[in-house]
Amino acid sequence: MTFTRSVEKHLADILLAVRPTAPRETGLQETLGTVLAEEVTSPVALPPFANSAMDGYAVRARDVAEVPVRLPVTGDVAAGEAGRPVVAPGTAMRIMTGAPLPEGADAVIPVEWTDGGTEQVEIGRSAPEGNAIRQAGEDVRAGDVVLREGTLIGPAQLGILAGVGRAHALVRPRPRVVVISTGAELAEPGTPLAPGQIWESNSYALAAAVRQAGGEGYRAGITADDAGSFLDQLNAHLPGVDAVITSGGVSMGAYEPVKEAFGGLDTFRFERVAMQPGMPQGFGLVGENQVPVFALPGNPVSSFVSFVLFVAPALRKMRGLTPESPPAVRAVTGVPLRSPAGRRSYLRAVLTGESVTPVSRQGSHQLAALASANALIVVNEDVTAVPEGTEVEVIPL
Ligand SMILES: Nc1nc2c(c(=O)[nH]1)N[C@H]1C(S)=C(S)[C@@H](COP(=O)(O)OP(=O)(O)OC[C@H]3O[C@@H](n4cnc5c(N)ncnc54)[C@H](O)[C@@H]3O)O[C@H]1N2
Ligand code: MOO
Repeated sequence: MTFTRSVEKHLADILLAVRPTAPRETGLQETLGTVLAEEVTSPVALPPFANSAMDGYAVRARDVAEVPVRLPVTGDVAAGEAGRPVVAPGTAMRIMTGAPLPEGADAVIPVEWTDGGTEQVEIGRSAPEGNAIRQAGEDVRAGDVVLREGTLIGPAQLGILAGVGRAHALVRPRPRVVVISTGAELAEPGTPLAPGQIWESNSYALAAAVRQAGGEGYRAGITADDAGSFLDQLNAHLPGVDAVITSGGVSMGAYEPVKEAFGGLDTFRFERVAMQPGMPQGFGLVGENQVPVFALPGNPVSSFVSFVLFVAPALRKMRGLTPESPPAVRAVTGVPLRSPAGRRSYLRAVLTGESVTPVSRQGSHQLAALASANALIVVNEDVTAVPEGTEVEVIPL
């Protein structure tokens, strides 16, 4: 069998063609999972003012040098206090965590070290200057960079955006990806199967994979096996998306709508990639906006593995991240492995700690077997047999 591309070459072609999404000013909550397209600095110091780290009493440290000592309590300072209260020598103020440190005070005595008095307080332990005080600028100085361009926004990064007062940030939005399934045999889950039909699963799995990979994945539904209906469906979605995934219609049959639709474009290529599953692949740029289209094979396991190897790294690049291949680990195979000559195998497998075992059903149509796996064992194209006990490369799913 002849192949027109290695896995690496096909991925390299794809990565060369896809571009990061254009930066957009985005509301804070929607930035989760996006990548910053600006450097974020803090307009103020954080904390902006010296404040108490504990509930207790603001004092002058020298007034509590000798203990036990009893001090008059001249008032309370709560968090949010806008005035500038003063702790006079020989007095104390009750203070809450986060409340601004009153003038004159240079230490906070935790309430646990006192009798908790409100008129007077008996303090049983002394404390050095600065005790339980959070100084202004201890976290961030005014003008400091808190997040660099290219940072992936997770919960903590979203938190510091809010913490420096941002209601918006300039980010690369999640790539919007529509998934179109072709096949006259496909029926919607939830509807009865007519003779010759199967329930459509690829677009569900692929749209979910897009969402898990940080994109906005959605289904266009099922298209019949003719190039005209497929192109109508595609053209309806092209203006609103950053990429398209199609499933099916790329091999050697009499009805291959995707191949037929794109076969004549010089911006589109169909390849026989030296891999198993997922050999027939198409990729190209389509339409006025040259939208990347991933034409994946229809077999459910093949389309899923194709997503992991080709679409996921491309989505990383589109999000503004480094487009690395799926991270791999090493594990020892519990059984001998076989692999077709010339094709790199991605065997569905169960990885448990340092050992890995392929699941028993390895057909490209055996989706239940894929669903029972948590990893892919990679067997290179120049290897046809791997003895039991050999260390192999494994891609956790
Ligand atoms: N003569 C040859 N036949 C085939 C070759 C080949 O080289 N020569 N390649 C085989 C390989 S490998 C694959 S993979 C498939 C790829 O076929 P297509 O991409 O054209 O996909 P279809 O023919 O439409 O479907 C294949 C298979 O998958 C099922 N399917 C398709 N879409 C869905 C879906 N959305 N949900 C669930 N199942 C789906 C479909 O019913 C078929 O059984 O071609 C081989 N043939
Ligand atoms: O290479 Mo096809 O992708 O499974 O069996």
